[in-house]
Amino acid sequence: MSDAERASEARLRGVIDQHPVPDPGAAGRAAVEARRARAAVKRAIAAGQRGARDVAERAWQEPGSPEARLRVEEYLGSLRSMGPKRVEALMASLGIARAKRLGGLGGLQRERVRGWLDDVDPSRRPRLIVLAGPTAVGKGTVAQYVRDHFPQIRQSVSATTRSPRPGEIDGVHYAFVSDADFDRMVGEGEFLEWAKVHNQSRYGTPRSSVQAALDEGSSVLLEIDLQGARQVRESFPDAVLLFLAPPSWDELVRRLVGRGTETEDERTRRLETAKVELASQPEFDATVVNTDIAEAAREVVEHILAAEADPAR
Ligand SMILES: Nc1nc2c(ncn2[C@@H]2O[C@H](COP(=O)(O)OP(=O)(O)O)[C@@H](O)[C@H]2O)c(=O)[nH]1
Ligand SMILES: Nc1ncnc2c1ncn2[C@@H]1O[C@H](COP(=O)(O)OP(=O)(O)O)[C@@H](O)[C@H]1O
Repeated sequence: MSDAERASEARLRGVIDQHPVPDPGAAGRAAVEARRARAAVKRAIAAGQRGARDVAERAWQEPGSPEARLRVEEYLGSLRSMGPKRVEALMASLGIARAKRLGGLGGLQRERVRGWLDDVDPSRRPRLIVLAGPTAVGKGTVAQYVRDHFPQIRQSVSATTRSPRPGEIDGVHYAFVSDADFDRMVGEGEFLEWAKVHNQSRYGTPRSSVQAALDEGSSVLLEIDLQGARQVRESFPDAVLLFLAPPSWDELVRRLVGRGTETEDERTRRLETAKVELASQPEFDATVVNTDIAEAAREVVEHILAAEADPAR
């Protein structure tokens, strides 16, 4: 290679280094991933697993989310009974351009969309739902299934004075607080309800986050004990109380033992409470038998949807 050729090659390499070729695969993969996430949102709306209002509010809270990147046209088109003609007419009447994404709507357009949602479905209103039942019947398991598969139904994070179990995260499973903190929260009226459970630790539902979710139009599911359920009935007469029952007493005992989180003494105490709790079933609006987790969760959600659509209760 001559000097001139070497110099030319070095120059060329310099040019290449300054202009690295972008990895077309990475950009393409990200786009495919984003499209998949938007398609999943549309499918969830169409299947009734996510509410129209919840998707819009999420888009406006989280600008980078799949909800925010969803075109308004696609969003409206995934709602039941909204064909392309109706979508086009509605967008024109709301003053929204065809290419707009949900996250890109201005304040006025957001208010118009909210107003339209109120109009099309004025009878559907958010409800407070209580899921109670005896120890180890599977309340936590069913509530977790609902969280994973029906995210439009909110759940509140309770405060408790009990210590975290391995794997439990503060602020996710519970807000773990001291006795003094709990006393202060009770004193300041921060709880919608609270109770001492199994004669041991105190548990309470925070009033403010539940109210905020209801104000945003989402129903809220409370997984609480019988004493809490009774307090909710007193202060929210139109709350819906669901009782989760075991397929049999023997199966309840099996689940409690199988979970393996209690000592023998503690189990005996919980089973005593369980007898009292089982006897309270007639106080509830409906019973869901937890034989199969997914089936029980679906029944819980059906009760919630029916209650949202029933303005008379
Ligand atoms: N009243 C009331 N009970 C609660 C609350 N949070 C949880 N619980 C109940 O407290 C009980 C004990 O819960 P936990 O310590 O998680 O143990 P678990 O029995 O394994 O679910 C369960 O019956 C829950 O339903 C709350 O905010 N208020
Ligand atoms: N439908 C079900 N079939 C079999 N086991 C179940 C079912 N639901 C829950 N369980 C199991 O029963 C135990 C108690 O469930 P958990 O959700 O902790 O009850 P709770 O919150 O009512 O005290 C757990 O080990 C859980 O995995």
